Amino acid sequence: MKILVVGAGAVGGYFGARLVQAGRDVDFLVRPARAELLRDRGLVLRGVDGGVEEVPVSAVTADGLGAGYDLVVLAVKSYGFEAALKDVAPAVGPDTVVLPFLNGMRHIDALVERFGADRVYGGVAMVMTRLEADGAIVEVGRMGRLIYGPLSDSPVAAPADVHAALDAGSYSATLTRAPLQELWDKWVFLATLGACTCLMRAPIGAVNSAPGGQEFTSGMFAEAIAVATAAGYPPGRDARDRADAIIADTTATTTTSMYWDLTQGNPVEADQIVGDLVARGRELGVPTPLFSLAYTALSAYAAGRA
Ligand SMILES: NC(=O)C1=CN([C@@H]2O[C@H](COP(=O)(O)OP(=O)(O)OC[C@H]3O[C@@H](n4cnc5c(N)ncnc54)[C@H](OP(=O)(O)O)[C@@H]3O)[C@@H](O)[C@H]2O)C=CC1
Ligand SMILES: CC(C)(CO)C(=O)C(=O)O
Repeated sequence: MKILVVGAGAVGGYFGARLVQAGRDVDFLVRPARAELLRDRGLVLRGVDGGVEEVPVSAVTADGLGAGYDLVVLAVKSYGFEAALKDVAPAVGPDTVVLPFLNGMRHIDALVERFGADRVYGGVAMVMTRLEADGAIVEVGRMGRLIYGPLSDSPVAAPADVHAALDAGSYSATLTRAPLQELWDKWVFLATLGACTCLMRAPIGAVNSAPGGQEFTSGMFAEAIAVATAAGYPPGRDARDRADAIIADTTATTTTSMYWDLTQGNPVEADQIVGDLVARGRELGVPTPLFSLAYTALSAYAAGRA
């Protein structure tokens, strides 16, 4: 399978490099500044144990992008999604699978509308990586997992073939029949963790050990779970156990990519990760006062940087 990874950042760069190392045929669609860095040094990965890897990669920019890809992996931030969709258009043929790894859900509707459900897979990435100012991708915690599956019963490419391409051996790769449930489970988890840590400006263990902290985290999970349930995707036992474990943890230094962006002064994915949950709650008649507060805070931050 010929693979195009769109965005060589924390997620696309990390998993894309692993695919290259496993011998897959991978190009990266990047913007000019990133292309120059990649041509100079390749993808630079700094591991959680301090080890550095330089992985030579093939980088293309939008003006030189052609057809012929079997699988397009989207790994851009939500605020870059619309532009990336335009840039990637020449690479998506009638039999090309489009697999996004963005957090949240809104991009799924946009992809189905643009390409039709048969070409779209749902994808969840679990990884703790950050794109640093020097272009290196730094692993800040051990967690490498991809979960993906077709959205329709008649996908343009056999799930087994997509799985064979993505199962690079160096991270956990799971083919699922229920990608939308996986996306909702991840959203409940990530939106809660992201909103709690961003609003409180602290890792989740510090939030939970502050006065009223566990009640706050628990209240946020309850809101997210209520929205997911009303939307028809109630979290299963594993997802609920994971939520309970997070609420109980008073020592974890875990944060999220949104917290990283906030504390670095970068744009944040507030609309996609938090605002969309509030909007869906409103449509479904589920009150989300804590998420609404977080959304106001994150929107004020975004307005302050504009
Ligand atoms: N980081 C993490 O730990 C995790 C993140 N996620 C989710 O994955 C998604 C991607 O996040 P992440 O990898 O962290 O983001 P990053 O900002 O690290 O990387 C995104 C990359 O996309 C590139 N990009 C944006 N637009 C285009 C375009 N039109 N063409 C080519 N490249 C483009 C950016 O390029 P440039 O360098 O030129 O700006 C950047 O390098 C988000 O939705 C995030 O929530 C999911 C799981 C974990
Ligand atoms: C779940 C987590 C924290 C790592 O995959 C994440 O998705 C993020 O930081 O955006």
